Amino acid sequence: MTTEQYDDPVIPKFWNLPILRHLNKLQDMSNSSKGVPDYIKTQIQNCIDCINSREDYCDSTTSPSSTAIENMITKTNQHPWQQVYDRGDIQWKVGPGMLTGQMEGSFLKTLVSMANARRILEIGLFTGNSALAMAEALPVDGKVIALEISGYIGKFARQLMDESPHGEKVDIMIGPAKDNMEQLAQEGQKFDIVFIDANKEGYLDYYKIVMDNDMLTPRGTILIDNGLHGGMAYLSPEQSLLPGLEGSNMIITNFNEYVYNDDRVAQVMIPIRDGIMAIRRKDEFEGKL
Ligand SMILES: C[S@@+](CC[C@H](N)C(=O)[O-])C[C@H]1O[C@@H](n2cnc3c(N)ncnc32)[C@H](O)[C@@H]1O
Repeated sequence: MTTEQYDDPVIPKFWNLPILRHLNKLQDMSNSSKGVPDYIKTQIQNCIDCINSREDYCDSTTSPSSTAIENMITKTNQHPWQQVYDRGDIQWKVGPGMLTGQMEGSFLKTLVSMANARRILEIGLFTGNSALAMAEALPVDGKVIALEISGYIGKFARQLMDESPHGEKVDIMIGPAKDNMEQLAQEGQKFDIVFIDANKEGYLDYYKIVMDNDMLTPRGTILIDNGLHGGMAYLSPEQSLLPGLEGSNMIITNFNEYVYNDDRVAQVMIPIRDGIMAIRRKDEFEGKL
């Protein structure tokens, strides 16, 4: 998503659900049109409530985030990101909407513990929600290497990590992810999980670096965040109703297609939040190893 949206107060909590954007629009239209019967308005509200309640229920039945992650989310929410941008400390607008959140964070944590992962590569740290969630499920000698382009954000995240009991498992590398990944590949580093959650136009490069340099351990998994891209992966710009993203809607669609056609792998799109694609080596997926 473009960065403007993270600060936009009209973006609903579940911005990633296009059906909700359409229903909100329908509600506005019905409220501003003459003669729409109340039972139609009630039914539109029922639809909106059903969607919100489903998401809220999933959150409420998921284990709560740790105190350290709550602290991280609170401090991220309180930080004056607009001022930071206006001062020029960061070159693009960011905001709390970038955080993974409780349900996806818990899902990542579950995958880390299921895989008995020890080494994780995260591409796109922001203030560290997903990095810390995954670190919490690692053994004491486990590591998350987290890549972040912004020195300002990296420093902010480091402070939050240092306040957390599991933060020492997170190493932060500042700079363009591609450069740092190439360095890690040259060093022969391998990872049980690679979580890609940075600039969408970089996804294909990041995926290729991991696959072409054999950076996954045996039974390793690549996880792709925003695999549905707010609906743009499968809708036209007009249908997606996501303001500010016109013209960029094919980025993730093309990426998903590339992975689908890559004979080396098998994958599944999991419709949690904005979609997580889990990619495995095909031999392992089919039980041949
Ligand atoms: C969606 S946020 C990551 C959210 C984080 N994974 C979480 O769950 O809390 C994306 C982050 O990637 C960073 N980023 C964008 N382009 C990058 C690049 N080329 N290299 C490294 N990081 C980049 C942004 O500064 C931003 O902090």
